Amino acid sequence: MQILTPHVYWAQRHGEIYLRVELSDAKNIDISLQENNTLQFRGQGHGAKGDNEYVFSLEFLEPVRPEIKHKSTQRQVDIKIKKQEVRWWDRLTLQEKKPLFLAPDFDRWLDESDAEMELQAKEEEKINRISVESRVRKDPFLGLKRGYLFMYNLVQFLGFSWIFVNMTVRLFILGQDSFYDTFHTTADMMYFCQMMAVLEVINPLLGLVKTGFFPAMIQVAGRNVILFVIFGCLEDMQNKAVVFFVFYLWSTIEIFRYPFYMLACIGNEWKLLTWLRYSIWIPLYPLGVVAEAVAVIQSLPIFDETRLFSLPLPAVLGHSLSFSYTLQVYLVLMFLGLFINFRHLYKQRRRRYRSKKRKVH
Ligand SMILES: CCCCCCCCCCCCC[C@@H](O)CC(=O)SCCNC(=O)CCNC(=O)[C@H](O)C(C)(C)COP(=O)(O)OP(=O)(O)OC[C@H]1O[C@@H](n2cnc3c(N)ncnc32)[C@H](O)[C@@H]1OP(=O)(O)O
Repeated sequence: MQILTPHVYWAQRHGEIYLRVELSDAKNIDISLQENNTLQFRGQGHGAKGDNEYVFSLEFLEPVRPEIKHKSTQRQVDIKIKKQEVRWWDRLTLQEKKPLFLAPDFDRWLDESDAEMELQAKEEEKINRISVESRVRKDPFLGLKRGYLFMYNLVQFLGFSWIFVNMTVRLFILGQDSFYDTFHTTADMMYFCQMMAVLEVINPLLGLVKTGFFPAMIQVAGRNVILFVIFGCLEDMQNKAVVFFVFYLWSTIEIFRYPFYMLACIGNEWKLLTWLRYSIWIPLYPLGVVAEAVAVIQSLPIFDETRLFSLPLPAVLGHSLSFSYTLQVYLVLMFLGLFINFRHLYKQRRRRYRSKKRKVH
C-alpha cells in the first residue's frame, strides 16, 4: 500500500479550527497532537488516489488544545480543534508557505469580521436563552400574563376587524355616501376598542410588555382626544367625511398589529404579517396624523360657536377663552407626537430586522 497525502480543507473561528479531510469511508483513523504543536493524521480510506493509507501533518501557527474531536462520514473526515487562546490567526501553519495539500474550506470560510459577528450573534442568543430561561423559572405568572395579553390582543383584533369590514362593505355598497355616517355605524365599537387601549399604557408600566411608556401614551392619548373630545362631544363633527378617513386609517394598522402580537404571545411568527406590522405604518402614520389634524381644524369654528369647554375669564379679559385655542396648541403637539412616534416605530423596525439578519448568519 502506498502512503499518500489527502486533500485537506480548513477554516477558522476565533476559538476553533475546522479541518475537512477528503477521505471517504475512512477507517483506522489515528489523530494525535505532538508535543511540538503538530497534528498527525493517519487513516485508510478512498481519497484522490483510490483506496490507500493517507497521512498528513500540520504544525499550527499558535498553540491548540490537546483534545481533538473528529467525525468520519461516508464522504469525509471532519476534525475540530480548539485554539488555546480565543483569537484570529493570520494563517493556519507555522511555516509561511502553505502545504500543497491544504486549501481553504469555502463552505465554512468566514473572514474575521464575519466570524466576529457570528460570535456576537451566538453570544446574544446565549444571553437571550439564559434570560428567557431565568424569566420562565423566576416568573410563575408567565402563563397567566401571556394568556391575558393574548385575550387582550384577540379582543382588539376582533373589534378593529369588525370596524374595518363594516366600513369596507358600506363603502362598496354606498360609495361616498358611506363617509357621512361612519360615526353612527361604528362609533360604539371604536369607543370600546379605544377605552380598552388604555391598557396599552398600563401594560408597560406593569412590565407586561417591552413597549416604551411614552410612545404608547402619545398614541392612546392622541387618538382618545380625537375620538372622545372632537367626534364624541361635537355632534356637528359626527357626520363629516373626515371620520371615515380617521377610522379607516386606525383600523387598517390594527388588523395587522394585533394578530402580530397574538402570534408573539404564543411564540410564533408569520413573516408577511411581521413585515406588514413593521412597514405599513410608514405611509399610514403621517396620513393618520393629517386626517386627525383636518378633524381638529374643522372643529375649531364649532368650539368657537358653541363655547363648549371654554375657560371662564375675569370680566376685564373678556367672557371666556375658547377651547379652540387649546386645540391650536394641541395641533402643534400632534406633529411633535408624530415625530416622536415615527422615530420610535422606525427604531423598532430597524431593531426587528437587524436582529433577524444576524440570526440568519
Ligand atoms: C405628552 C402629552 C402627549 C399628548 C398627546 C399629544 C400628541 C398626540 C399626537 C399623536 C398622533 C397620533 C396619531 C395616530 O393616532 C395616527 C394613527 O394611528 S394612523 C394609523 C397608523 N398608526 C400606527 O401605525 C401606530 C400603531 N401603534 C403602535 O405601533 C403602538 O401603539 C406604538 C406604541 C406606537 C409602538 O408600539 P411598540 O412600542 O409596542 O412596538 P412593538 O410593536 O415593536 O412592540 C415592542 C415589543 O412589545 C411587544 N408587545 C407590545 N404590545 C404587545 C401586546 N399588546 N401584546 C403582546 N406583546 C406586545 C411586542 O411583541 C414587542 O416585543 P419583541 O420586541 O419581543 O418583539
